[in-house]
Amino acid sequence: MMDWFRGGAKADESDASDDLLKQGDKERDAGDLTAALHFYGKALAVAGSPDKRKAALLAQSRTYVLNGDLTEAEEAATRALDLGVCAPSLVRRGCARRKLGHFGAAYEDLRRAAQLDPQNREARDEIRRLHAAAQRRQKFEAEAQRDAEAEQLRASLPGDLVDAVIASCREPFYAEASVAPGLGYELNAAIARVQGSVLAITPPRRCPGVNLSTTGKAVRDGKAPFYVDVVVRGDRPYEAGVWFRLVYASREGPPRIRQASLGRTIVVDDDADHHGRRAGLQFYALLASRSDEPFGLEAVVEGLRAALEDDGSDRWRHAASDHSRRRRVIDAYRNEWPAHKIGLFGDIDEASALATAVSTPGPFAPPVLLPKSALAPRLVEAIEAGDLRRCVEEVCEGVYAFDLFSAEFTTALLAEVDYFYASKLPAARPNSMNNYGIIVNDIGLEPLMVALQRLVLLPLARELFSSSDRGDPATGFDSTHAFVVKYRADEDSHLDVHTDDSDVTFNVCLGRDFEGCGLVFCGMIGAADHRCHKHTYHHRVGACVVHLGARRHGADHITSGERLNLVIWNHGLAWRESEGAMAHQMAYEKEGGPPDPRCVSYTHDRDYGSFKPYTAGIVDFKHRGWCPPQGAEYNGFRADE
Ligand SMILES: O=C(O)CCC(=O)C(=O)O
Ligand SMILES: [Fe+2]
Repeated sequence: MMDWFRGGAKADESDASDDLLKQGDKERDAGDLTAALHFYGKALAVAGSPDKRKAALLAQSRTYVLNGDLTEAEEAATRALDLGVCAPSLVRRGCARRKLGHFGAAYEDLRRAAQLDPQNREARDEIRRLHAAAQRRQKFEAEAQRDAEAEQLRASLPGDLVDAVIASCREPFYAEASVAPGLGYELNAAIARVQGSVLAITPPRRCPGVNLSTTGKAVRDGKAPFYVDVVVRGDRPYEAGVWFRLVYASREGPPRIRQASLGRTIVVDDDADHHGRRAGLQFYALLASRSDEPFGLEAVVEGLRAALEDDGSDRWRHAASDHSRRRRVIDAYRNEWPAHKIGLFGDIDEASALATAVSTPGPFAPPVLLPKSALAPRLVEAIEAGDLRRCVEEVCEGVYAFDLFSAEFTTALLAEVDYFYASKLPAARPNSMNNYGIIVNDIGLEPLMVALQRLVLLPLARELFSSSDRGDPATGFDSTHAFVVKYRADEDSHLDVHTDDSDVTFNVCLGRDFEGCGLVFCGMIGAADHRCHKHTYHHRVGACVVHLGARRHGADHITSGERLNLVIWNHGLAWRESEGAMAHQMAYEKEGGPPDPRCVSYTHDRDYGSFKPYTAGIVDFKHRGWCPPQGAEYNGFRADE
């Protein structure tokens, strides 16, 4: 039988190399790789044309891989490529490079192979193996890094304290714990002592929920440990403060520490989940090096301050680079674009805004950041009546809508966004599928979003997404990521269906006139019906739709006009780190039947082409999908050819 990689040799006259190749194949199939290589070498020596030489080289390359001689395998494939670039040669070299651990170079080869020959199954299989290997390596490296940091810690701390630190870094952030008697009193006393040195610090409060070790579920619990929120100021770019949350079950700690403000700092573990941002062992090591009682509240607050003060290291600058970029943009925007200082935002004093947002006692005492006049009258009424549910309408199972902002505030917010666009300052894009959106932290609106989350979004989410059998997705929110999305026929015209890296998503329409661009809702990630259509929601200016991030959704093509929405992602670590939240990501149920074409995704799905055409702008995504994972396909599933 002809091997797939001999295709090019067909046109040639047969010569002595053909027989030698066949003999080599026979030896290879019989398991004698040395003999196979011997015959392939001879075939190469007598091959009468470039194609025949290539066939011999590819046979060599493949056999070298089987033999574990990976450098030789790569070299043989490179020589084959020198005779002419083709998909099989790229696949052989990509395979050798993957096994050598050169993942970037392997990916380049395999991607080119798939582009040259989209039918090449081996290229696709290799890409899948490459992804899996890269993930394994990342995990292994992260473990090795943590072990090294733990060793470092052992040099300066007694063993039992090191074990406690490691546990506090690895256990769920809001893990249940027995709380020391009198802890609230002790924390209050420590808070009084550090008050003057920070922008804001809250009294100790019970964590809104805990992550139960018995069931792995996040649940609301009145007996939870205490948390303290603190906004710490540092050197530029941290002069407006960074918000941290400290969770204590005993006076001397170690506490669990989380950076609630977006962006990296030296405090955050380099491998931490982007929306988790927990302190890493290296920060606990810093604490241990500074004090004899390193984990008490005062020492931790001092340590946070020290971490945000420029220590002159490259590592500090590297960790701060994200904030520096944002700081430069906000400063330029505020100072060079006074026109944006319209009523609502002109009065916000940045130096105190985040502190105000974090520490104003709720619920529903709208601080200066979020005056009553910003909210829709029906929402205000519902808040005042203590019955939030009454202003919310159920759009379909698990999706709700309500009026969030007043008409004036919606107009002001849109004007703010327009001013920012007019400034032409660079904005970080909210995600890779979005070329025209802006992250609203970049225009200085983080404090407003924090206030909104505390005063409106969390209480509402708690009403709507009460306990499921997996736990409670709205146990508590402790960080937000908000951005504006923008659609126009000549810019981003739609958003492919996806799930959000958000626990609960609020999405409010700011304007303008538009047609089309409905928001398509499908099932929950991992469920048998995750690609079944549930509802298409039509946005209305000022109205907000709310859903779990784990629900598949996407925006239809816009047919005319322009649509701008403010999307607010809300994160709560109790839920995020619970087994309940992760369960659906690990095990997909088998799909009950073929998907609805409205719910297929060209960026995620392996069978998009069976339901919709890969048009010019999206054809590059073909064969890159992973969904549904193997084993979860409906009967009759066919991956794209
Ligand atoms: O355009 C919309 O309404 C949806 C936006 C969205 O889902 C997202 O940005 O994650
Ligand atoms: Fe989304």
